Amino acid sequence: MYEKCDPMTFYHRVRSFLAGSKNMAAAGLPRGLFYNEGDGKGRWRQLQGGSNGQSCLIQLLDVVLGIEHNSNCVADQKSFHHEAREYMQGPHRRFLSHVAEACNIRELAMFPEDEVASAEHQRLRFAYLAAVDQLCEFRSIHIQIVTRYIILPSKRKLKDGSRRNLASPTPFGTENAANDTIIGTGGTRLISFLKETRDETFNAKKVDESESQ
Ligand code: HEM
Repeated sequence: MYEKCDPMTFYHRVRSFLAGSKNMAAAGLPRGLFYNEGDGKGRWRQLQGGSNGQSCLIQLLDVVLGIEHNSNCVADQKSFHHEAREYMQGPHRRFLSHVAEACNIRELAMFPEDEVASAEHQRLRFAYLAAVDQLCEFRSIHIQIVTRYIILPSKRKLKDGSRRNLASPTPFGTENAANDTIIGTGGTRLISFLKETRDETFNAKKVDESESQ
């Protein structure tokens, strides 16, 4: 990634092709895009842009490990991860629902039936915690990539003095905005969303009282 993909090239030349129409008021699309069906009929739609969050593979890891994600950009909207499933192929989406019903590794690993866990159970828990740690680590590295490929280039000018394209993540005229107002192509407040997603991953390692009863 770092060797072959220059952040300024990614940000200014590649990223605009990933832009969506959801939560894109800052880019001049307060209602999203109008899909014209002819004779003045049609409807406004707000759709996520491209994101690897729409990959069934990463969501599968969350589902298998019993990690729940509820974070999103706007209150009362579906969580990003649940909405992202609507952008997957039907069989992939159905596979995730099926695995969620069939598999409960977290419960098995974190809630021993006996007070004293067997050596076998301790090994299972250890392996489970290590897997969750790896997913946290993946998400921390991803935040570093996003900082390098979006946050930093969004603050630097091109040689012609411009800084904007359709996928520019801050409102026009506010290029120096705080990082937590920057919007991703998937429509999230990207840094706070990604940190929350990492925290939700970490939380799978904790058992609160309501769960242990
Ligand atoms: C230049 C490289 C990348 C950039 C700039 C980037 C940027 C982003 C952003 C901004 C989001 C938040 C959603 C939104 O768009 O609003 C996101 C989500 C996500 N990205 Fe990336 N990403 C990159 C590479 C990758 C790679 C290589 C992977 C996987 C191998 C990945 C996996 C994910 C996942 C799984 C999510 C959903 C949040 C989560 O579940 O942690 N991304 N990405």
